[in-house]
Amino acid sequence: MPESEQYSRNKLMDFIEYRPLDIEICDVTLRDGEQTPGVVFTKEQKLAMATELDSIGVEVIEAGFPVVSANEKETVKEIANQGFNSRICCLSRAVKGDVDAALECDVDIVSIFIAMSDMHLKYKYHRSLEEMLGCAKETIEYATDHGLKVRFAAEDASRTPIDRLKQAFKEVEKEYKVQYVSLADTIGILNPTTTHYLVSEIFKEVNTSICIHCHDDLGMATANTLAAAEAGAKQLHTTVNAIGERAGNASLEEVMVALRVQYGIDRYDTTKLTNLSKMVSEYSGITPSVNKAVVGQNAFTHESGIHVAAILEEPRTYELFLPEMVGGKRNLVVGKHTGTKALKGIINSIGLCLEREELCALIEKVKVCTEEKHKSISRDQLERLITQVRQEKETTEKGEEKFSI
Ligand SMILES: CC(=O)SCCNC(=O)CCNC(=O)[C@H](O)C(C)(C)COP(=O)(O)OP(=O)(O)OC[C@H]1O[C@@H](n2cnc3c(N)ncnc32)[C@H](O)[C@@H]1OP(=O)(O)O
Ligand SMILES: O=C(O)CCC(=O)C(=O)O
Repeated sequence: MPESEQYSRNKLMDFIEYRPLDIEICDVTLRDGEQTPGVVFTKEQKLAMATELDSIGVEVIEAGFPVVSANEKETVKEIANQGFNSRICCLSRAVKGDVDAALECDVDIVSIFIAMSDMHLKYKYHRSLEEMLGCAKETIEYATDHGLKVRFAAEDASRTPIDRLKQAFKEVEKEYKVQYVSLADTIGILNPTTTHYLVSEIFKEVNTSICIHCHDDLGMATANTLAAAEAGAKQLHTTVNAIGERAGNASLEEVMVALRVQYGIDRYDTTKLTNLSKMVSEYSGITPSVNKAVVGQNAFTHESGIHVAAILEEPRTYELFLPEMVGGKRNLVVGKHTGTKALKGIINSIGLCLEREELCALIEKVKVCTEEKHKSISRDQLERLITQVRQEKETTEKGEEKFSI
């Protein structure tokens, strides 16, 4: 099937003014994703996930925070030495020891972060803005002098005065060669409008590529990430299954599919997303909710009669994109909301055929059964109900014959 027929393009985008997207993805599953309480990935698991991310075409993989442990450092180093097309990045505080750990790992990029919000300066660092910015500059200089590419990340940027961010970014880009400046919505306070405003303001004054790192505390991380891209952000941070601190991060699968459907960016191999999601569920012990976009169990599951009847003719009537596009599978369920056309289609698909009258009797039974049991019907139950309908039909027919003799 031609690629353009795998999804419905959002044609309303043609009426919207936005900056043409010039983006790359930095997936942070191995770092922020692992900060999900209770999650610990093994080296082998991180290598397997990085291999998948690389094969999907993710441009940057944030492999970890080397100073966290000896094993973490070893893992980041091993990932950095795999020869992936993806560039490998790691996290570092504004502390020389953290940069030394990054240097030992052979990463391409080190992300040096400080928070500059009053909240973090007062309660976390107990230090002034000048002191923290001084530490950041010293650390950036140390990293660049040692040949590392640098991302200067503003943690809690969404609660930092914009003028303070502009000033800090401008000073840093004037004094050192940094590859990126990063805006983190650390506590997930932004919405798409304010994200767009924040990124646009920084974009106007700063020449360095901008990264956006969104958290999902208000369920807006994906939307905010896309709003940032429309405002000029280059690097979009994501995690698989949206795992990460608290409510998690912007979801890789949502951002990637939205990039295709809304903006026509189709260079990523989205067919691997479902497998990657399963891998991350297994390794993290966290299964996405059934109604999670793209990879949830219900993302391509349909029960309602009107929907299924149309889907049997053309799936795009009720699917924004086909399951094949993300390596998923369609699932048609028989339940309380099933209609005759749907039931006939489902029964035919399992190689059975019922007459109209039998179908009507079956649908009655399906409705009674699902309302009694408060759940849909399994394949075995359906076959049992079909047998019952047939037996009842035979009995009636025999009765009618007797009566007529
Ligand atoms: C928004 C984010 O996601 S930030 C990343 C969060 N990730 C993690 O915390 C990873 C797991 N953390 C750890 O394993 C540990 O906390 C470590 C190894 C990083 C540090 O451990 P410790 O040395 O025991 O320090 P501890 O965690 O108690 O405190 C953090 C210290 O780092 C300092 N710090 C925090 N962020 C920064 C920063 N960006 N730049 C410089 N110093 C920082 C704090 O002020 C504090 O300093 P203090 O000890 O002088 O008070
Ligand atoms: O901006 C970044 O690159 C990282 C910061 C981060 O993880 C956060 O603030 O949540």
